[in-house]
Amino acid sequence: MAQDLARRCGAADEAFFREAMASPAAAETERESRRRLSYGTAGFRRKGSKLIGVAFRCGMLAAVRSIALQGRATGLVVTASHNPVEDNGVKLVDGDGGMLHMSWEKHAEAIVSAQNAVDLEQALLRILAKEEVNLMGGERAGTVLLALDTRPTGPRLVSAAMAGIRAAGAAVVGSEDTLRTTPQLHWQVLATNAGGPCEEKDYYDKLNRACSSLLLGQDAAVSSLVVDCANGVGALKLPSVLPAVTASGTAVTLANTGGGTLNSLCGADFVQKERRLPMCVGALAGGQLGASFDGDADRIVFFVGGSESGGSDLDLLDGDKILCLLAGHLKRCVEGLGGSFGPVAFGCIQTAYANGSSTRYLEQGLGLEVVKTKTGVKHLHAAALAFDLSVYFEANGHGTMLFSPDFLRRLREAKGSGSEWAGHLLEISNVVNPAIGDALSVLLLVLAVLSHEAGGLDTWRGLYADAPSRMLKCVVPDRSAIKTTNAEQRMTQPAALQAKVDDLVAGAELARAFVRPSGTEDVVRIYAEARTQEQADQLATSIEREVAAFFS
Ligand SMILES: CC(=O)N[C@H]1[C@@H](OP(=O)(O)O)O[C@H](CO)[C@@H](O)[C@@H]1O
Ligand SMILES: [Mg+2]
Repeated sequence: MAQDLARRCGAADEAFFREAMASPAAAETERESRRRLSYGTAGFRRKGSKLIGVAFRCGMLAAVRSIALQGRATGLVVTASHNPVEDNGVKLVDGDGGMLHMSWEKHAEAIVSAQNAVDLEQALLRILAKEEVNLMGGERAGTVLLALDTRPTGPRLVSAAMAGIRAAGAAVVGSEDTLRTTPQLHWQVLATNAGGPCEEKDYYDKLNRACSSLLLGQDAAVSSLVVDCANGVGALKLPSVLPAVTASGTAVTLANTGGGTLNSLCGADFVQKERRLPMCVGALAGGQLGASFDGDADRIVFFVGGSESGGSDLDLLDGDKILCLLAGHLKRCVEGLGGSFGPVAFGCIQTAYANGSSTRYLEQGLGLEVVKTKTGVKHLHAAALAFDLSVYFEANGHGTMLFSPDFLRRLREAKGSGSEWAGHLLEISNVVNPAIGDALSVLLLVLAVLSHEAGGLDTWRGLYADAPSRMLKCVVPDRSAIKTTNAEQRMTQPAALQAKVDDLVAGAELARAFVRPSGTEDVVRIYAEARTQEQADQLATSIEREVAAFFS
């Protein structure tokens, strides 16, 4: 019964906080700071040492979500992705392997901010009632899969999450040692609920099998590749998906495999935002391809360094360029299927941060449909589900492809009738992580697609020239004062600030700019594009001044 579940959780909560907090004063500070936490773009994030209570309560909620899904597994991952090593985070994975359903984010906030055991019991009862969770006749067992990245605060947070999951009566799969990339956990939740092979080894087998089939008989598109693993969990997992790549003739070297500090002067976020080569990759030979993961290996960007990078430190092949490469290849595959296959709804999904040149290339160069969503893969993924076939990427390298179940069925039929294109697309779908963006999967996809595309790396680099852009961040007293609309490209509040931005944009050539509150950091982000780098820089800086002045 709901009352029993809530009461049991309340009792466990009281015991947990009594033990976990060193003193009543520490407990009070912790409680107060949890009050203001929001679920954000990708879960709860803050200093790892301040997340114990959050991890415990999130464990409880992941269990309740699994119970509400009638026992389908959910997931909980302890990571702060690209953020500094002292940060950490707790993110929940829903029963379909995707991000926690948005309607449950408020529940997560209610559970985490409950001030004491009585509040927690009431919050739980409200959730169980609202979601019409039927516990009559005994609770349905729940299951929660756990994972963590390599942050030092991870194991303690996982222990706390385990206590929360067990308090709510669900089973735990995983432990303080279950180091996984974030996308591996998403995939494992999806695979567990699909009832098929779902172990870590099965993930590698699936990727390796499909990748080797795609590369069979192809000339390797690049002879050598350096992968910057951001000193994160990707370094531990990458070797398991490399057999097919190395067999095809690409030599892969791993850099930043854990000897240095996580995400410090390396990793996908650093490379994409700073446009600089990551640490330990400085000696890239001219024209050689590099790739960077972020700390939990759900993002990847590529780059070419050395003298061939066009005078700058590096030529960046970011999420937008990856999207354009993959979309172009998929378009050719769909054309290859021929008219008899029937119509295929094919869409590309981007956010406002997508470089304007990439959107123009997709729409005008390839003639594809582009949908813009709010920042955060949960929004891109949701939009992608509307198509038979879709590719979504954030500029920072987070993305994947989706094949609808019906499209996959049609492809299998066509393959049965001898269509090689259908067979090829099915192999691509097997390298894809259908749950979420995945650096390991995208690395294999890009290498496989490059080997099938005429011109390989050089043609990819030349698809379009990025419009000059600049991203800045600005600390303000209360970023929630900013409200946005139209895929976050305009502020509805404060209207006066949007008017200033409009004036500044009107004063620059070929310009575009927007301001939005970050969902993962206590900052406001400013993005500007213009005809020249100088103008983009100037525009971003002028907007930053206006934002700072507005809040001062
Ligand atoms: C501009 C930018 O890169 N924003 C990132 C960042 O979100 P913010 O809400 O901008 O802090 O972290 C998210 C989670 O990793 C990622 O999805 C998103 O793309
Ligand atoms: Mg990440």
